[in-house]
Amino acid sequence: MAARVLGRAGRLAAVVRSSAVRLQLRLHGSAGLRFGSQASFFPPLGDAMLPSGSFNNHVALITGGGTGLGRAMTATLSQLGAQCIIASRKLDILQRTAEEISSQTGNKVHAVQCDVRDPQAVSQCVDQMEALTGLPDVIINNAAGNFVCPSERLSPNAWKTITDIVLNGTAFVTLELGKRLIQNQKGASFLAITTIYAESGSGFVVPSASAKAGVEALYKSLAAEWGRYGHRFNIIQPGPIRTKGAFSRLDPTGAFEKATIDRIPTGRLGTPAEIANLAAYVSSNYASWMSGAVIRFDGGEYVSLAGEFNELRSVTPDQWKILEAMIRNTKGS
Ligand SMILES: CCCCC/C=C\C=C\C(=O)SCCNC(=O)CCNC(=O)[C@H](O)C(C)(C)COP(=O)(O)OP(=O)(O)OC[C@H]1O[C@@H](n2cnc3c(N)ncnc32)[C@H](O)[C@@H]1OP(=O)(O)O
Ligand SMILES: NC(=O)C1=CN([C@@H]2O[C@H](COP(=O)(O)OP(=O)(O)OC[C@H]3O[C@@H](n4cnc5c(N)ncnc54)[C@H](OP(=O)(O)O)[C@@H]3O)[C@@H](O)[C@H]2O)C=CC1
Repeated sequence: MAARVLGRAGRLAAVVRSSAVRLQLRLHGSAGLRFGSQASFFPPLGDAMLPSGSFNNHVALITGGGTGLGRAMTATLSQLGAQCIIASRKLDILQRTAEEISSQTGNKVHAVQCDVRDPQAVSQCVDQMEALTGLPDVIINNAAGNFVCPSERLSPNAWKTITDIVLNGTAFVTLELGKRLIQNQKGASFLAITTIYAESGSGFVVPSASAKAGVEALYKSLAAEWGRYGHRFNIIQPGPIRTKGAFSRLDPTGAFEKATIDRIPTGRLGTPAEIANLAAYVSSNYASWMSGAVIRFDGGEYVSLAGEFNELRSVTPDQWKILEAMIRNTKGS
């Protein structure tokens, strides 16, 4: 009897061992995780989410509003009634975007040239803005610079260029407007667009990660300090959303995009319209109790990257039977 049981256990152990080897080969040999078609569960909606007129009589400044996500946020705010000012270095692009959005929404979008790295240029931009629209109700710090690069290849000027745009630029815009708003006793919503790796850090984009982390500290600190002046400060951390500006500098070959989609639990990239809806909500009076918030908006990518055992998603039900038998077999050991 005992011999029969031992014999069966031995055969089971052998099966388990050989299957485990096959499983290990599959796990380590697999080129990447496959999520199948779950993206169909999570269709992106493109329409503006808030009621029309939500931003009537509101003025919004969007840095980097001529392209990519900034452009999408401008389009949504404008559609919802805001008078927008978009500011960045390339006036021709700003003007084209401003004309296109204004003609679609019927609400004026103003284009103002400004290099956010230069505090004097920022001050002049705010002068121009005051003359055009008055001080803003909504400020979205969206302008950024970035590229992938091994840190040992970064020159001091490369480091300075990225951190100047992202951290100093956000600080210059925020402090210049904050001071003037305080002087005029006018409340406002400030929103900073950072990224999921502001929290985790990331190799190969170290100046961006460091500067975005600084922006988050800046916004959380001011949320605590300037509530008394009627100012809210919030942060959105987007995951990957295809824009020419980001993908040309971070995924020049296109290889990263496929691997990224494979590891996003919702099975797809985000869309500019989706983040524009979130930014509009956070900047609106519907979110007037929201301050100091850090909102991760990434289809689940951050937690997918973080969890020690998440790779077990690729284990099949048959393989689970074997694994479970192996684990149960340890009873009493
Ligand atoms: C696919 C994954 C998606 C996930 C995305 C997650 C996060 C995304 C975060 C983002 O921020 S995306 C936004 C990206 N958009 C932009 O970067 C738009 C604006 N960018 C630019 O204008 C330029 O790319 C730049 C370089 C940031 C600024 O331009 P400019 O002021 O004209 O600088 P220079 O060309 O003079 O360069 C300054 C300095 O930097 C060195 N450098 C430039 N490119 C590289 C590179 N690829 N590798 C290494 N070093 C570089 C350059 O040589 C200069 O240094 P020197 O020492 O030579 O003077
Ligand atoms: N797309 C994505 O997957 C993700 C994007 N993000 C963040 O979203 C935001 C928008 O990025 P995205 O739309 O993808 O990329 P874009 O490159 O399209 O946007 C960056 C904008 O910043 C402006 N800008 C750059 N340097 C300066 C400067 N010195 N002064 C003023 N404006 C400047 C650019 O305009 P100009 O060249 O005219 O100056 C451009 O409009 C950024 O903060 C980025 O970090 C975060 C995570 C993911």
